[in-house]
This record gives sequence, C-alpha cells and structure tokens, in this order.
Amino acid sequence: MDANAAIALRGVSKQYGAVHAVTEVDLCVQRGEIFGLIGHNGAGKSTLFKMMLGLVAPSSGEILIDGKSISGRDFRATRRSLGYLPENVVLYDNLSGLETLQFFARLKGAPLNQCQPTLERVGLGSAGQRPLREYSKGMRQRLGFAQALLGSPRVLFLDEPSNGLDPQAIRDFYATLNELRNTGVTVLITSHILAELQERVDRLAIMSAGRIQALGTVQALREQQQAPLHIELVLASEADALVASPFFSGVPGLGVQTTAQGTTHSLVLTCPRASKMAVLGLAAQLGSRLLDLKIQEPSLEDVFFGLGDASRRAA
Ligand SMILES: Nc1ncnc2c1ncn2[C@@H]1O[C@H](COP(=O)(O)OP(=O)(O)OP(=O)(O)O)[C@@H](O)[C@H]1O
Repeated sequence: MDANAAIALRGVSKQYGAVHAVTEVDLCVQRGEIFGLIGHNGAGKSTLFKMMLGLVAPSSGEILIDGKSISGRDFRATRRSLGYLPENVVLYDNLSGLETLQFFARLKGAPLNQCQPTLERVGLGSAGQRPLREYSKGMRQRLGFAQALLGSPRVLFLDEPSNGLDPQAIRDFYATLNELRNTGVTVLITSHILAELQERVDRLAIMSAGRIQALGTVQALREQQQAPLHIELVLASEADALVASPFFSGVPGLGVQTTAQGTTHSLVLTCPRASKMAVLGLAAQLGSRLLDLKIQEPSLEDVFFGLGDASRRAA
C-alpha cells in the first residue's frame, strides 16, 4: 500500500445487509492524477466514493487519503482538504447562488471571500444574485461544482459532474480540472458518458458488481483486452472485387466489410492488434488503388462492452 499516494485502498468492502455493494477493492491514485471510475448502475461507484470521503464506513479494508486513515483521529483535518460533488446535490431554491456558496463555505470552514471568485470560475459570476429557482439544470450543476471547489481541496470527488452540462460547459469544466491537476490536485470522477472520459482521464477503473474488473490507461485497457482496431481503406476501384479476391485471406482473424458512398468504396477491416502491421504491409501493395487509410483505435465503450456481460449488469 503506497502511503505517499493521494488515495490508497486495500481490501475495501461494503455490505448493506445481504447486498455486497463493494468487494475487496485495491486501488492507488497518485497525486495530480485525473482518475475515472466507470461501471453499470449499481456497480458500487458512489459507495466507493462515500467510503473514501469518510461518509460511509467500510465493512472491511483500509483507506488512506493523503497518507491518513479515514478511521483515524486526524481525518477530520484531512476531510477539509477534500471536495465532493454528489450525484444529486441538494440546493435551496430560495437562496441565491452566492448565498448558497456562502452557506457551504461556512459548513466547510472555507473563507467567505472565495465565494464570488469561485462563482466566476464556473461561469456563474453574473448569476450570483439570482435565486436558484431561476437556475437551469446546467447552472445548478455548475453551482454544485463550485461548492466542491470551496476551500481549495487537494482531492476532488466528482460523481457524474457533467450531468446536464452543454458541450461548451463540458469543455470549460475539463479545462478547470486540467488547471487544478497542474497544481497537484487529484481528481476522481465518475461518468456514464464514456466518450467524454476517454480523452480526459489519466487512468481509469472499470467496476462491475462491486469489484474492479480492469484498471489502467485507456490504451493499456485496449491492449489488455486485445480490443480489435478498425482500419478503413478508401479505394479507387470497387472494393467488392478485392473482398472476393484472396488479398487479405492470409491475415488471421480479420473481419472485412465493404461500404460505398457515392463513387467512393471502402473496405473496413476489423483487425486484431497483432495483425496490424501485416494489414498495413498488404495495404501498401495496393499502390495507387489506395486513396486513403484511416486507423481507428477501439473506443472506451468498445473496451467496456468487451469485458462481457458483467460490465453491463444493472443492479
Ligand atoms: N444505503 C444503502 N442501503 C442499501 N443498499 C445500498 C445503499 N446504497 C447503495 N446500495 C446498493 O449498493 C449497490 C451499489 O450502489 P452504488 O450507488 O454504489 O452504485 P453506483 O455504481 O454508484 O450506481 P449508479 O451508476 O446507478 O449511480 C447497489 O446494489 C445499491 O442498491
């Protein structure tokens, strides 16, 4: 167990009666990492978050945040350096955005003069005086993010933070996370929008039925799973003839599909990683018949579904 890590878990489990919400989780998140946690509904992500925050006691196992045990006496001080955006943040409609942040700042012991700059940081600078009943869903979510940022946390736990955000707001949100990461802040984030996480996390864990099924960078997970690549060959002449010919038949495990759009014909090859160079070598032999070549890595969604039924199981 790495006591220098921002977050270290060993053998962490949580049972609610007969329900095994989290089972034997080992995890280590380094300082300054943006770490994603994905999994089906009921996989145990929120429970894991709540245990790391000290809000729910583990049934067994050990959790260190910044080297401090969450069950230790000095965890109260560590807790002040944590920020949490819950999946459903409860807000009071009659308070303004600024009053809401001031309320959370008092609870957290954060300086009140951080509230207005934090509102500005999440793009709500001019909406601070308006009551929350006038806020849109996305504005509420930004305000939830703002309260998580109060007190300049060293570790941020964000449970589905981009819910209800428009594309520009999602960009702004991740730009803020990158700025925070550059100052050494550690970010744990859950999302069901895998395409959004794919380019934005340093590493991630895939949870299923309370357990971590896979862990690593997106690229490492692709390789672990041996998820196939898609290689598209755009051809000058009709592709069908090429499929009929034994051109690619020597490459093991290759799936071949033809597509046609107007006068352009393409071959889409589903290619095992190990056969990539063999396919590229053959493609080079097509000479001027090959107009273009596109290689598409499997998406995080492909990796997720590649884990089989377990990754899709709902509670
Ligand atoms: N307070 C509780 N009492 C009993 N069971 C609970 C409690 N909280 C969670 N569970 C159960 O623990 C399991 C994990 O739930 P959890 O909320 O951690 O999943 P999740 O991965 O966050 O799901 P989602 O993606 O739907 O938010 C589920 O079976 C859930 O019903």
